Amino acid sequence: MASPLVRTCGFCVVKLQRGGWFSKYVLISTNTFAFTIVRPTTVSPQSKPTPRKNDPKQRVGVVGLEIHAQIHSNTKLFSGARVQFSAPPNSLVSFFDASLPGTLPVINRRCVEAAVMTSLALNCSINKKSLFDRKHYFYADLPAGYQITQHRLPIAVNGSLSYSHLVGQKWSQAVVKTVRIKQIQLEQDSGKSLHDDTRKQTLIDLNRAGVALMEIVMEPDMSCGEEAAAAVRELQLILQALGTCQGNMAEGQLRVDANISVHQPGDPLGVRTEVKNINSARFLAKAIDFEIQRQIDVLVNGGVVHNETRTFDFKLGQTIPMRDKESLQDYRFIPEPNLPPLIVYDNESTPVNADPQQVINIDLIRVNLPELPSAKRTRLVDQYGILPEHSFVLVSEDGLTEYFVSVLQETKAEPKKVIGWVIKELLALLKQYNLTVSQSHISPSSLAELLNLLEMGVISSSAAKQVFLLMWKECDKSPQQIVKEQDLGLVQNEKILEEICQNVLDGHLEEVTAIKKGNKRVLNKLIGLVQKEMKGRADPIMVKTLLERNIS
Ligand SMILES: Nc1ncnc2c1ncn2[C@@H]1O[C@H](COP(=O)(O)OP(=O)(O)OP(=O)(O)O)[C@@H](O)[C@H]1O
Ligand SMILES: [Mg+2]
Ligand SMILES: [Mg+2]
Repeated sequence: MASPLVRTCGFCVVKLQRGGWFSKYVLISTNTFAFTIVRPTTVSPQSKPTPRKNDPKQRVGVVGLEIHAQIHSNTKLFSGARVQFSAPPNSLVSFFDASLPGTLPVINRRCVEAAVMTSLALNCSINKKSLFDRKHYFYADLPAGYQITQHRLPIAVNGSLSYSHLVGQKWSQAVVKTVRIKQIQLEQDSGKSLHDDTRKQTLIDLNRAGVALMEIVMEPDMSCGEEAAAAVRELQLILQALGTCQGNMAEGQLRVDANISVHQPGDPLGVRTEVKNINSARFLAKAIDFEIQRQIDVLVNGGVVHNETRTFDFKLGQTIPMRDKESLQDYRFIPEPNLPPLIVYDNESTPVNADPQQVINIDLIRVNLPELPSAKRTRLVDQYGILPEHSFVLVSEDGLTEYFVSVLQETKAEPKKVIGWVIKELLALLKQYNLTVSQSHISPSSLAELLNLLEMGVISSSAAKQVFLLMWKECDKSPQQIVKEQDLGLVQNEKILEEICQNVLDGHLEEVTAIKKGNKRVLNKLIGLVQKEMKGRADPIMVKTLLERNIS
């Protein structure tokens, strides 16, 4: 629905209650598409002092993540308004999203299914009965003054997420770690505040208000930025495989709040700070590592860590204080009176005459879960004999596994050879031109055809690389056509090759002596020189035989 509501919903001046929970913003006026707000500064309350520890070297970081994943759905959680990124401001706002009196929430079945599916993929127990609560904030981008969330009884609890974490540079040093998931709750997203610092105004866009979120709350099981980034990347792949969230962090579909503290192992956990709304895995790792070090430095210098909300300034590479953290009771949680308990069923509990369109069956969702990234990697390694690290690359790039399998179906080349071409040659070009797999200039069939020419000995491997680059540039030409036009076919003419080999040997007497003394590796250099002369087209086996024969 277009924005007439926003135009007519005339918020009036709200009186300040000093020191109360309403004192964050003062609403002073509205205009057609935007509410104008002045932001008073707030004063941080002091947290309890943290006891000073003697040995700073022993302090370690503790990290717990809260992840907000936007559910991939056509419409919002409780209204029929459409969900679309970067639509004109306030063009996707229903009466309910603007919180007009008399409007009521109606839960979106697709969003509940997505939450159940995600919870099952993350090994959670599903609560067959869950509840909705109002969590009160006073922010301009939350017109109702509260968010509908699941505070008392969330839809799922007690799950886990396993991810691989590289300890050193090598894949052989990768370790599998598991982080516990405390709960998953369904909740509404807020609108967006757009700050105009020159005019000291904040403009409000309610398109995002009411979009469905899954808040995935992890236990504080991680200890550094790289671990947290690896866990988020794995979660992103799981959500994308399920189709429950598109997981584009840059577009805010996956937003991470990092809770960070430091302590000495064995001691109780330290006071946490919360770095809000980080929208890239790289910045998440940087923000966490910065914050751990900052807290250690504070404690070493005799200071105290305050329980505060911070933000990551990626330009400075630092976390900076944002606003003080409200304590739990300040949210004034109350049960949402306009929504009944959310009930989901399993095979046993589904009522006999229930209309399948009216009930959500957990068991049915479980049997239809797609293959998850970890299972896919194991299958790729087992089925095609590729290296585990290659399976990670295949699964991490959207559509790359399917591309690889399509090439295999049309070529005689071994999977181990094909994977090299897909990962080294194709992926390098995709990255260079900033393209996705589906935008590749070379189709799986064309690559298969090229690899068949290589297998049949029609071209050498270095000529194949030249053909590959030409295929990328001239997408309409087949590999065979390019080989013919550019005369890149394998040269096996003994007379021509013999002459070039002899010229190379005559010009490299030192190398010849070294080979005669037993240094066989120098032969590769001479083979390379012949190939250079031949533009990579010479039959490598013939070149090797001819060089060896002429040396001895
Ligand atoms: N001492 C600690 N150090 C690091 N992380 C912690 C610590 N204690 C709790 N956490 C993490 O903080 C997060 C708390 O999230 P939770 O949603 O329960 O509450 P909240 O942050 O108070 O509320 P909100 O949803 O409003 O942000 C969890 O991810 C948990 O793992
Ligand atoms: Mg939370
Ligand atoms: Mg939090």
